[in-house]
Amino acid sequence: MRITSIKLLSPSSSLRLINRTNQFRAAPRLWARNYFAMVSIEGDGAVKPAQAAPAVTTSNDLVPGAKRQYTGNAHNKKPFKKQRRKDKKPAEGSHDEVLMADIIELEEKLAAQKLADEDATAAALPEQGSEIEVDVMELSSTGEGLALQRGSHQIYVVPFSIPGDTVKIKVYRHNEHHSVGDFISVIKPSPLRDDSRIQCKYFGVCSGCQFQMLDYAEQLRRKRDIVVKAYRNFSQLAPELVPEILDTIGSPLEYGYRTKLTPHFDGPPGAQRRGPKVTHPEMPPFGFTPKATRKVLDIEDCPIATDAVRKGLVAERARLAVEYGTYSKGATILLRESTKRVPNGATGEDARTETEGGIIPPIVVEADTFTDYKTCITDNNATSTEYIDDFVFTNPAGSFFQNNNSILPPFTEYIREHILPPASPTAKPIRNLIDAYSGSGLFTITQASLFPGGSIGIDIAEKSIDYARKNAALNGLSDGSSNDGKPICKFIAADAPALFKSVSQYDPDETVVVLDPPRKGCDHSFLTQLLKFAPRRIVYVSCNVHTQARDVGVLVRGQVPGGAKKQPPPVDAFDAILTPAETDQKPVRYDIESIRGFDFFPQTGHVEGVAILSRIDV
Ligand SMILES: C[S@@+](CC[C@H](N)C(=O)[O-])C[C@H]1O[C@@H](n2cnc3c(N)ncnc32)[C@H](O)[C@@H]1O
Repeated sequence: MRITSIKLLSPSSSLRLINRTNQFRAAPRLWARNYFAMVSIEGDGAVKPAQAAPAVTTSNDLVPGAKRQYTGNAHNKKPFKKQRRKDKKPAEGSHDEVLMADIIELEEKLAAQKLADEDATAAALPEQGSEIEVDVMELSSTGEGLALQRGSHQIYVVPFSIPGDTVKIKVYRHNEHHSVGDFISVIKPSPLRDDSRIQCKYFGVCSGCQFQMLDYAEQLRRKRDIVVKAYRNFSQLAPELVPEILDTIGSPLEYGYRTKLTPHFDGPPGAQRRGPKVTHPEMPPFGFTPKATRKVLDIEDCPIATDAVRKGLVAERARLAVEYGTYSKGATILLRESTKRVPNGATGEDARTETEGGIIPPIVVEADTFTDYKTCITDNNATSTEYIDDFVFTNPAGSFFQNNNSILPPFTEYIREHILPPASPTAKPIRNLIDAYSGSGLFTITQASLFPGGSIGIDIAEKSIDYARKNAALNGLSDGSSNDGKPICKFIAADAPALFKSVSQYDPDETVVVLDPPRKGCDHSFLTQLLKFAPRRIVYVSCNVHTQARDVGVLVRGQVPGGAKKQPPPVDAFDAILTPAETDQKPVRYDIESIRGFDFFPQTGHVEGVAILSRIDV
């Protein structure tokens, strides 16, 4: 039995979950969906199964009394439940997990309203492929609309729609807990929608952007909401432990900002791995995977990309139009902007840039003291160069570097302003920086001048670390081998947890750690060692605010869930305090000083999060 409704029996009731072995424990809502039967506890502490509230259905085979039935079509009379896709347990921080959390929140809201709308669950679900009208209620943290068909409580996930829209959709799939529809058209626009803002002819089909119909200030407000929800749904912290989320800082460029695109094309039709070699009979679609199908959408232009990258796309299309017959497999093409900066008045080698870029003339950007020549690289192993204020960064063109150069000056300035704790007459001064997941040294290098004791970066990608060392030298920093008075930056190519073997000389009271892990966040081994090292301050940067919220929750509680063996984490700070720490060390916990988003990806549903944490010294 799985009951998907919650009813509070009295104002003093608390919600708790019970697992299959009847072991009583508190757990977050997402666990409730996947693993537990939900029960409620009356004020006297007696555990009883929750009364199922008929209006809160997400699956009509689960809730007694639910009336929803498959109406079917002439060819298929299977009961509807057999047509639902079973929800798999989504990966932590994945699109599906984030979406599910929002769906559950909306279900709970609808449950609260159900008394006013008793008939709503009786409606039959429409058959797949049918076209229906839905009203969009919310924007999910994945950038999709969450909508309802009038008279039903079934939630539809609809891309390219915003709250207040009534849209026509084609029902694509019914999942266990929600349905998915393809966007067809807007029937009644939301007051927030203005389609004249849309600058891309592929908007509504391409999966790259979700927000082009929204005013930019509204996009930033929505991104703040995403951060708020991330900490509410994934940090597992009591609300009073999370400060008010600050406003999202916008990107100086709202279009024309992406310095990297990777369009692709599929292999020739009929090509088999071990079969005879076949090639494309005509130029294949070359672009991105659209929202609704797996077939590549042919893309001629992408207005969120920089001018140099847009030119690169045109040039690669022209090349492919000639060379498509030579490809027997699909391929992804790199388009990466690279900048050559020539000081004004330079002569000789430095001035010869205008002819570089071969047949494609570079994009020329003139400033007071220099001119930038921007070209597009397509070779993964070539070196790309970009500037952040006066810092210069080189990278293997195919390796990670932030994709929106326009926001990097205000972003790195913000980090500089917040990386040190407020001055204190009693605390030791901060001297050292550890940059975990450093890539080619973005933070190590732009922050090095604040750390007289030295900075150390670590990244698993050896190539990025090679370039980080070169970048340190290019920016006038020392690798520590000579005592030349410059700030010292060292780099290690290794898995992040190995870092802690190399920093024994750093006094944690004098050290700040910057973390900028990949989307999946930090692993348990890293977080355990970080808590053991206990730096005075942590600056956590992430392109996935959901895994960031999860990891920040761990640092605030001072406890990594389950140690080596993964177990559900405690629900709130009080549980954490009551549960003994796993190490003999004095428990270390952090306070969240601030959290805010930066809009690295305008027009999309993505937001970069920056959380500043300070160690609680007791
Ligand atoms: C989001 S990028 C940040 C890079 C850098 N901070 C920047 O802004 O340019 C994440 C980085 O983590 C690195 N990485 C991924 N897994 C890692 C691991 N287990 N240990 C160390 N670095 C890792 C990747 O190579 C990548 O450079």
